[in-house]
Amino acid sequence: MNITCSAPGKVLLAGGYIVLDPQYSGLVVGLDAKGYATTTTSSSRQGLIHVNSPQFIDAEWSYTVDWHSSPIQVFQQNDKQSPNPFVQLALFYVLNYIFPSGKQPEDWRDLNVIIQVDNSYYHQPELPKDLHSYPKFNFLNCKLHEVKKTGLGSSAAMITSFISSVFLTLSQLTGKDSAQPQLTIPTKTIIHNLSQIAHCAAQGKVGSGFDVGAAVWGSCIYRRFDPQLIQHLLVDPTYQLTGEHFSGDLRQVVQKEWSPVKPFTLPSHYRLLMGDVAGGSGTPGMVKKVQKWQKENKDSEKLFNDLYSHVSALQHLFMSATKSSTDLRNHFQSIRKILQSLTSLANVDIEPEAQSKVLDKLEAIDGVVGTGVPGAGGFDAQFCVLQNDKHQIEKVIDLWNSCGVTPMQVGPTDAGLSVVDNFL
Ligand SMILES: Nc1ncnc2c1ncn2[C@@H]1O[C@H](COP(=O)(O)OP(=O)(O)O)[C@@H](O)[C@H]1O
Ligand SMILES: C[C@@](O)(CCOP(=O)(O)OP(=O)(O)O)CC(=O)O
Repeated sequence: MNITCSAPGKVLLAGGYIVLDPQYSGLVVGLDAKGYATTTTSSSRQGLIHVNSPQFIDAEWSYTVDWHSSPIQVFQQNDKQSPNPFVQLALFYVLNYIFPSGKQPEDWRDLNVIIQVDNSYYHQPELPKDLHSYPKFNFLNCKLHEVKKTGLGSSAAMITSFISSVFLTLSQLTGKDSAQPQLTIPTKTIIHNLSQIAHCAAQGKVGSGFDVGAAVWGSCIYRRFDPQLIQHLLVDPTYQLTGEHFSGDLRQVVQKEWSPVKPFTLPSHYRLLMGDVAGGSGTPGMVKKVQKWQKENKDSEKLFNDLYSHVSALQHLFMSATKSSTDLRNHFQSIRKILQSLTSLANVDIEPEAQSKVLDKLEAIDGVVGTGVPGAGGFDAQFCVLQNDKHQIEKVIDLWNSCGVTPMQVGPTDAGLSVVDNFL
């Protein structure tokens, strides 16, 4: 038996920083660059799980499950292999959720999981002369920590598709789900919640979680869940946790609906283009500086409320039947202005001048309704929303090419987490 699940990448078009506060929401677009995980059961029953990410050198991890401890622990077998806390914690949470009794079930089978992600997540090496295109999952000829990312949310897409394919496989193995594997809304909610907890524990921080939100629900209006909900469940990646009540507590929290998202669709007469700036930015450092400024400055509340008034107006306009491009343009421009002020007030490069110069030129192109630096901003990327018109799209691409911004091969998707049939 094998089950493959896929999860999309993300871009936070509007709502960076404010989305960390559950009183505000952000406009998140799911991207068709996906992470895939395929779980296969083997005939052995030793409590072993082998995980492999074949696009990288030395990216194989073997784990043993210790059924005797409470909660169940997952140990990496080979100390020489560098740990992958994201994978190890994903296994820890999903096993403790599915097997609260902590006993190796009768019908247990050892698992093999293969992780693969679409090429747009990483800067690709130059195409060899004898090839016209990259293989679907290009081998990157480097170690995982050496790869240059494009900022589409690889860890969230990876952890969500991984948890989903292991979850569905174990549910079938143990007879909890005997039919074809299906991602119903309640199942997706459980997988979403497990993925948020595992992702936060692995990152060692609680971000807004919009990337995991997009990985499960696709494009959406995202509101952060109450971080207090999961605080007691976050465990140290290397030590994990002991405590007899852990699995019960985990199940209780994971089965709740935390903060429902609203589905979002980019209307088909608009097109979203993404440009890669290849500079790189450190989101956690930028968030810390903005939060410090926020705490020290009373005016910050007004700025955040102002920002949200435009973010929420955009959300409503996109979803209303009578959207006007002029109104959309005005709100996108106001968001840029506010982020430019935040850049200088908090002294954080959210919309750096070099980015502003290109964005101003983009805005001057006919048919462009909105531009900006997505998410935390900085030097990672640019987005451009415009009328879905071939000539206008060409103008944007030409401008980016002339400014050293690489147009990315990604587009929006409403579909979130999915089971992929006939993948292998
Ligand atoms: N393709 C992958 N295969 C296996 N593990 C991965 C993969 N992508 C991400 N990870 C795990 O997630 C961690 C963080 O990934 P990274 O791409 O840096 O995160 P982010 O999406 O937050 O930028 C990696 O160090 C690794 O442990
Ligand atoms: C600042 C933020 O609101 C948005 C950051 O968005 P990015 O898309 O920049 O995120 P990374 O992929 O982690 O770099 C922080 C958050 O919401 O967690």
